[in-house]
This record gives sequence, structure tokens and C-alpha cells, in this order.
Amino acid sequence: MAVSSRTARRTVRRTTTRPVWVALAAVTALVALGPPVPTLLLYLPFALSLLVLGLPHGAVDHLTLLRARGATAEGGLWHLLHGETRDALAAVGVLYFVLGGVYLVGWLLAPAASFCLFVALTWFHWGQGDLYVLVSLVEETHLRTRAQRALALSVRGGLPMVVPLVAAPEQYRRVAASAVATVDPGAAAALDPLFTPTTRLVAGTGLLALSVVALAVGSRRAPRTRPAWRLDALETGLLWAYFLLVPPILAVGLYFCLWHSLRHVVRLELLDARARDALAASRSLPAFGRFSRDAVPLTAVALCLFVALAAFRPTGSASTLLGVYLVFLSLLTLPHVVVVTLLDRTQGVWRPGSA
Ligand SMILES: CC1=C(/C=C/C(C)=C/C=C/C(C)=C/C=C/C=C(C)/C=C/C=C(C)/C=C/C2=C(C)CCCC2(C)C)C(C)(C)CCC1
Ligand SMILES: [Fe+2]
Repeated sequence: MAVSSRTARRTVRRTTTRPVWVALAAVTALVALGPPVPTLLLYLPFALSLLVLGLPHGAVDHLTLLRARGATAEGGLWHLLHGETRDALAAVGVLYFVLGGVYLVGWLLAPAASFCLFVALTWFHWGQGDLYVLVSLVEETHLRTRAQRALALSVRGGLPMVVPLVAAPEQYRRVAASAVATVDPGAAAALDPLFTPTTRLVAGTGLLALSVVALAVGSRRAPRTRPAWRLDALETGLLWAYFLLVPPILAVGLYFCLWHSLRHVVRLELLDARARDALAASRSLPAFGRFSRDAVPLTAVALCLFVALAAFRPTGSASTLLGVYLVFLSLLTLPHVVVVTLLDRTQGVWRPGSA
């Protein structure tokens, strides 16, 4: 289901995807050529993600499916307590508290396995986010079969999870250890096999092979789909370079806000009739304003929940706080993935005929 209005797609490319390519390419060049990045700067994107793009991108999950099914559900505080928005919030709230609660118990019982599950979930979820862009935000997609789409999902989700492991295993290990240490500092040793040269070599060459095969298969399609293939190749190459060169905490934090979350925000704007009209009129700011209004209340609730979780592990260090934040994000991610997977189904992302 390519998004209906050409102008809306063009607005999205002009105001979102292209500026983000330029930003990530500039960061890559600066890091490659400049002095080492100061430690605190590494953590800045994750800190900002509490308020901007990162946390908010999931905070309208209660409106997402309603709007995808054609309802003109309004966001904002008043609507949260009335009508169909209230009913949808109740259903999505139960989903969040049940799945988030189960995952929290999982962390308490098996922290190392829970960390690995989080990486796997993120792989899937960040891949599905990019798959939507590759099938719905282009004029005509080069991903004509479900197998191609599964391959694209594996490559796109694998880039932020695997390339940093290949390029900077020590920083990766520290982040993994600080997440696991939120529950049990001794449990991080169970992750050692992830960081052996053999595991990294297999993971890196495997992902490289998948990337090449995915692009090679896509390039054999009709000339009409050439622009979509070129976009895929350009983004895949850019992300390889970016995750190879930029330190993982900075790279993943920026990617989380500027790539994954921003793309999801645009997807949500296109579901909201008034925001979509604004995009179709080449006006991205009013569309972003409507998203922000919808996202404020539950971002605030989520922030309070994070503060409550962090209070159990008082800390002054940025790396310990990042560990707690990742555990918190994993609890939100599980129900968020369910919502986005249902959205994919509603929008026909896996039905090549319709998307
Ligand atoms: C609706 C609702 C709500 C809200 C919600 C929200 C707000 C959501 C969100 C969501 C989200 C917000 C999600 C997110 C996601 C994220 C992610 C998924 C991330 C990941 C990451 C990672 C995994 C990383 C890692 C690392 C690093 C950092 C470095 C290097 C190494 C590594 C790679 C390991 C509430 C609960 C209030 C209520 C109910 C309803
Ligand atoms: Fe997401």
C-alpha cells in the first residue's frame, strides 16, 4: 500500500529521510576524521530520547490501530478519558502492563537471556520499521515477494544490532553488562560467548552476505522499481559505514531517535487525516505538532514509570543509567512490537499485491 499522496511522500523525503541521511553521514565523517568523542556526548541522544522522538514514538500506540482502521480518533488529554480513544487506551494499556510485566519477571529470573531477547526483538522491530519505508514510502517498491521483504527486514534490523558488535565489541560488552547488572551484576559473564572473535566474524560476514544477496535480488527487478532499489542500496551502504565508524552508544542512540523513531512518527502522521493533509500540502510542522500533542500525555506517564524503575537502582553514572533505561525500553518494546506488527498487517506490509 504505497502512501496515497505523492506530495505527502515528497514532503516526507524532503523534511525527514534526506536530512537524516545528511546528518548521519556528517556524524560518520566527523567521528572518522575528528578527535575522540567526549564520553558524555555519547549518552546525549539516549538522554534526549526520553523527551524527543524516542519515548514519544510509542506513546500513541493506543491511537495507532484505531486510525489505521479508518477511525478519526483524536488524541490529547481530554480524549484520553472519553469515547473510543479511552476504550482503545484501556485495551492497549492492558497489553502494555501484561507483556511489560511478564518481561520484567523474565529480567528478574534470567537477565542475560532477557538481554539477548531484547537484542532479537530490536532486530525484528527496527527491521520492520524500515521495511514499511521500503514498501510504502516509495513510488514503487523493489521488494516484490514476501521472501525479499523478510530478507530486507533481517538486513535493516541487523545493521544496528550486529555491526557495532563487529566494530566495537568492548563498548557493546559494557552496555550489555550495565543492562544485565540492573538485575544481577554477576550474570554478565554468561554473555561472553557473544564477544569471541569467531562469533563476531560469523555475525559480521553473515550480515554482509545477507546485505549483498538482498540487494542483488532486488536489482533484478523491473526498471520502474530502480529508484526504490537505489534508495535501499544507498541507505544500506550508509548504515554499514555509520555503524562501523561511530561509537556504538552514540550511533545506536542517534539511530533510535533520528532514524527509527522519526520514521515511525511519519508513519503515524500519515494515519492521522489532518496531519496527512498537512503533509500533502508540503507542511510538515503542523503534522509534527499534531503528533506531539497526541504523544505528550503517555510520554509523561512513561517518564514517571522510568523514574520509578530507576529509583530502585540509585546511580550517578551515565552507563548505569543507560543500563536501567535499556531494561525499561525492553519492557515497552514487547507490547509496542505487537501494536506495530498488527499495524503492518492492517497496512498490508507483508502482502506484496497490496503494498
Ligand atoms: C501506549 C501506552 C503507554 C506508553 C507507551 C510508550 C511510551 C511506549 C514507548 C515505546 C518505546 C520507546 C519503544 C522503544 C524501543 C527501543 C528500542 C527497541 C531500543 C533498543 C536499543 C538497544 C537494544 C541498544 C543496545 C545497544 C547500545 C545502546 C549500544 C551498543 C550495544 C547495543 C546494541 C546492545 C503507557 C505504558 C504509558 C501506558 C499504556 C499505554
Ligand atoms: Fe518503534
